[in-house]
Amino acid sequence: MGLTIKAHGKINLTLDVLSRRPDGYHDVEMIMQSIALHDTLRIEDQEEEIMLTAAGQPVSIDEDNLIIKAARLLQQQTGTQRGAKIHLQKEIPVAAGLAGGSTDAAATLRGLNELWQLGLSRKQLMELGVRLGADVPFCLLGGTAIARGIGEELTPLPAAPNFGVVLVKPAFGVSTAAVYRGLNVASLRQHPRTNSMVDALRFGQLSAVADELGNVLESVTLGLYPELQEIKETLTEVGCQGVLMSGSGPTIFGLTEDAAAAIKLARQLALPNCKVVATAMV
Ligand SMILES: C[C@](O)(CO)[C@H](O)COP(=O)(O)OP(=O)(O)OC[C@H]1O[C@@H](n2ccc(N)nc2=O)[C@H](O)[C@@H]1O
Ligand SMILES: Nc1ncnc2c1ncn2[C@@H]1O[C@H](COP(=O)(O)OP(=O)(O)OP(=O)(O)O)[C@@H](O)[C@H]1O
Repeated sequence: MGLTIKAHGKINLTLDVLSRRPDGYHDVEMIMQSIALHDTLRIEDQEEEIMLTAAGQPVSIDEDNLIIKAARLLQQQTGTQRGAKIHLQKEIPVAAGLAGGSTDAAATLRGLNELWQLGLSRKQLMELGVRLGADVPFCLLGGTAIARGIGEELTPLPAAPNFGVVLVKPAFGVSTAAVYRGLNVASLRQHPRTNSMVDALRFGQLSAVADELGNVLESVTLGLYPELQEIKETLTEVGCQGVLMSGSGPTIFGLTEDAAAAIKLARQLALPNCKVVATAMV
């Protein structure tokens, strides 16, 4: 018996950091948005052992892969004797700010809960998921949502318009931990307006959504990699309406009216050493 599951990536339409917590994590307030770009997991039931293979974008398939960590966590927590053979088709760029690892972890929790007939609720899966990564609970929920706490306190929002999204991922990846470490919360002068973005999404006008985009981690990652500013300018020049870094970066995204416009604009981009993907909000 087996299952095939889509694991969608995300972008952050807003990302605000409120304070540093004693454990080193940060309290955030952000609007998360699923995108059509996804990895695919094929999961087959077997006795005890967890096995992982992968194709597509290169990614480690060792014990540090979040798919294996998620499966082992579920085994430990439920005491099941079941195992799984998992194949990952990796399409989401790695260490990109698109929650690639978190979404694979979320898909593994969902898939194995079903395949092993564990009967855990989504809330229970989210409580386990946050132990694997702050973005995992959102990846279990999907759609559009406000995330608070370290990212695990979620308020779902009405479905947002299916704006097109052009993603530009430079050849390098960034460490999320290093970006948060590089942020001086007290020195932040501007914060994204979460409520205004919620209104803009409800109103559904791209120009209003574009005006409210904001990510306080941009200053850190753009400071480390000034070439990201050039990518932002290029995306604006070809006609993307709103342009922002996703998560801790380095992926820059630009919004368009729809997926067809994103495909058209992506074709015009001549950005050496970058991966360009046209997708959409879902
Ligand atoms: C940047 C975002 O992707 C925006 O959605 C998330 O805030 C990060 O989510 P993530 O990669 O799933 O985060 P984790 O894997 O849990 O954490 C990686 C590292 O980022 C830092 N981190 C993460 C989330 C958070 N609210 N505060 C933090 O300071 C911590 O140093 C942590 O060690
Ligand atoms: N299944 C996986 N897919 C991608 N990366 C994984 C996976 N499992 C573990 N990793 C590791 O996680 C690290 C972060 O990669 P990931 O693609 O999740 O970053 P990200 O998109 O920046 O995440 P986020 O947006 O949640 O901060 C990488 O160093 C990668 O090796």
